[in-house]
Amino acid sequence: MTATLTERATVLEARGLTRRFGGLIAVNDVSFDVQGGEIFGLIGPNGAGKTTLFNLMTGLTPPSAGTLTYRDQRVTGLAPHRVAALGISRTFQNIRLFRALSALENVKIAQHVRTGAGLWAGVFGTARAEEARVEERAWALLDLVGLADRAGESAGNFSYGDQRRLEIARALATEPRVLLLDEPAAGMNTAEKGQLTSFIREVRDRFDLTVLVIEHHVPLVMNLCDRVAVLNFGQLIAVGDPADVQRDPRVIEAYLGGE
Ligand SMILES: Nc1ncnc2c1ncn2[C@@H]1O[C@H](COP(=O)(O)OP(=O)(O)OP(=O)(O)O)[C@@H](O)[C@H]1O
Repeated sequence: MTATLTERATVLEARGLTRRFGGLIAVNDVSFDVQGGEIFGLIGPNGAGKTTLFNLMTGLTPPSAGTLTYRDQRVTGLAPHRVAALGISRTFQNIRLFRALSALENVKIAQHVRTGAGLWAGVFGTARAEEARVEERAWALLDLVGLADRAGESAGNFSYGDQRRLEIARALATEPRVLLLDEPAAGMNTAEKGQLTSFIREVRDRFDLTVLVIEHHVPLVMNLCDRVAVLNFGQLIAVGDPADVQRDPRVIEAYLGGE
């Protein structure tokens, strides 16, 4: 992977991304590049601005200043569904599944972002051929995340770990090129965390994705990520190889001083 990384093109370019909430600067002049195929980690103490940065990157929160481009297309300024249609998909720190719907229905609805059939078509069904394709793909995605045998169960009944995996299946249903995972290990037990690294890599390889991941669980970040960026009080204080970043005095200070 590392050998090919240098040959890969930059797919995401963040330039001067800034977001103010009143007097607070949650994200402060953040610039970085992400290469195609990379697994790029985003870490930092609580309140450092990680989720706000993901929100800026996915159209949920407009930036106060700065731009994000994806393969030379401007992302900032687009509504979330337009960002998803460009091929940038995400999961949420606070899981956002349709809890009363089945796992299969959750994945099927998400696919209609991509097919352009709209939410109502997602709920009530579209032309039969398209519906068959959607159904087949939903099953394949549930199989990939290990939930095919529970496809008919309500999402709300699932354990945290299973809900996170279902969220990943749902994000993949939009056929993304870039996947943003907001704390995928949160609420997972030790065994599930152990499997997560190989699972994310498998997903990256199978779908030829670029992956950005916010994660508090440091061993997971260090094992998983090709590069890591560190935010502290909204500012990017380090970007690079996980081992180098972990040794960076500014990073050590941010964690020791912040917690
Ligand atoms: N909508 C909002 N209105 C006002 N302040 C906000 C809003 N969203 C985030 N903030 C503030 O911006 C700062 C960064 O928050 P953010 O959630 O992005 O941090 P984080 O690094 O994701 O934190 P955590 O690791 O705890 O999830 C915090 O001080 C937070 O209170």
